[in-house]
Order: sequence, then structure tokens, then C-alpha cells
Amino acid sequence: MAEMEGTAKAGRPRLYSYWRSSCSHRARIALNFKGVEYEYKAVNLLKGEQSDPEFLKLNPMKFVPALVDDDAVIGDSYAIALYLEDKFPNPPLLPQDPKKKALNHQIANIVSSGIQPLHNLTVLRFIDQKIGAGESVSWTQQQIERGFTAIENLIQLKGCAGKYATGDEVQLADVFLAPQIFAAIERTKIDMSNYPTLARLHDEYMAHPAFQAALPDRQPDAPSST
Ligand SMILES: N[C@@H](CCC(=O)N[C@@H](CS)C(=O)NCC(=O)O)C(=O)O
Repeated sequence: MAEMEGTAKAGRPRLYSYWRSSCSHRARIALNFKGVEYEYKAVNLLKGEQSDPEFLKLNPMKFVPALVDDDAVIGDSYAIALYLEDKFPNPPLLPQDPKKKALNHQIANIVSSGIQPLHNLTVLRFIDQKIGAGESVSWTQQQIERGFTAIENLIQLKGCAGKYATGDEVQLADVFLAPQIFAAIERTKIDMSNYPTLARLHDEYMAHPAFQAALPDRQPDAPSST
């Protein structure tokens, strides 16, 4: 891992990220969407760099991402997104309307609390070691399918989708949905025909420049770019 000074160069935040991490992917989308230029610091999860004592000062949970912005150190993608929203209000990620705002938090939370933590690297390693080699694959599929069913139904029930998940503007829900859908398709090979709204949103995300620049294989630590 590259050196880890405590503070980022003034005016330019530093993102600690792993190319394949969906949580890092969220932070990259939020930064790109807000038009914030940032320095990329790779943390190799497969080499265990998230446990480096220096990195623990940035994220005591031993997780990526972490954002260092002057003397602000933020070790969670949700907190990073809200920090960016406060510091760079335009373009907004959260709507003014309380109901729509709550819906954005609900969808983002389903991803960040109800799907991703259940198939985190730590969890998958535990399942493969304690339950059986390869068992983590069907576990991951189940967790994603359960969450996607909930989000697909929720979006349809609320009738809120426009071009993006909660309307015609990119919002917080999209920042969380895009990496989860991308990973589900590319890595877990989820059949998206069961989730027509999410499948359509995926196409929109893949066409949006801020989302394109945040894609895993476009990152400096992606194997294809080294
Ligand atoms: N709630 C945290 C979760 C972060 C997280 O789970 N990061 C994963 C990558 S997506 C990680 O660093 N995993 C490393 C590990 O499990 O050892 C966030 O949203 O930032």
C-alpha cells in the first residue's frame, strides 16, 4: 500500500479504495458525481492491507473505503456520501422532499445494511472455511436476490422511478444501487430478468460518465490497468 500520511494535500481529498470493492465504488461515484477531484490510494484487500496498523487509523473496521479530506477522516461509504453532500451541495444527492429523501435512505440502507455486509469478504471466507468450500457462492446469490426483490418491489410500489431509481435525477439510492447491481451481474451472475427496473437502471448507470469513471476496471489498481 502506498504511504499513508494523516492529512490529504489541501484542497484535494484522498480516497483509500480497492478497485473491486463495491463500497469503494460507491464513494468513487459520489466523488465523480460531485465533480470532486481526488487522489486514489489503493488498499489491496487480498493482501490484507486493510489490517495495516497505519490504515486502522483511517478505518478501524479494517474496511475500505476511507476518505481523507484535510483533517477529516471518514471510514464508511455512507458517511462519505453524506459528507460530500454537505460539503459540495451541488449537484445534490438528496432531494428536499422528506418522503423522497427517506426513500433514498431506505434503498441505500437496504444495499449497505441488508445486502453487502452479508456477502463481505470476511463473511465469505468464514462460510467457505467453516461450512464448506464454495458454499459462499449460493449464500451470496440468496442475499442479493432477497435484497433485489425488496428494492424492485419497493420502487414499483412507490412508482418513483424515472430515468434513475427515485426520479429523473441521480440521487443517493443510485450511488448505492449501481455498484451492487454491477457486482451482481459481473461477479455473482445474477439473472437480472427477475428485476426489470434494476436491469434498466443498470443500463442508465453504465451510460453516465460519473458512473463510468467509477467502474472497477477503470481504477489504477485494477489488474487490467497495471
Ligand atoms: N459500511 C461500510 C462497509 C465497508 C466494507 O464492507 N468494505 C469491504 C469492501 S466492499 C471491505 O473492506 N472488506 C474487507 C474485508 O472484509 O476484509 C461502508 O459502507 O464503507
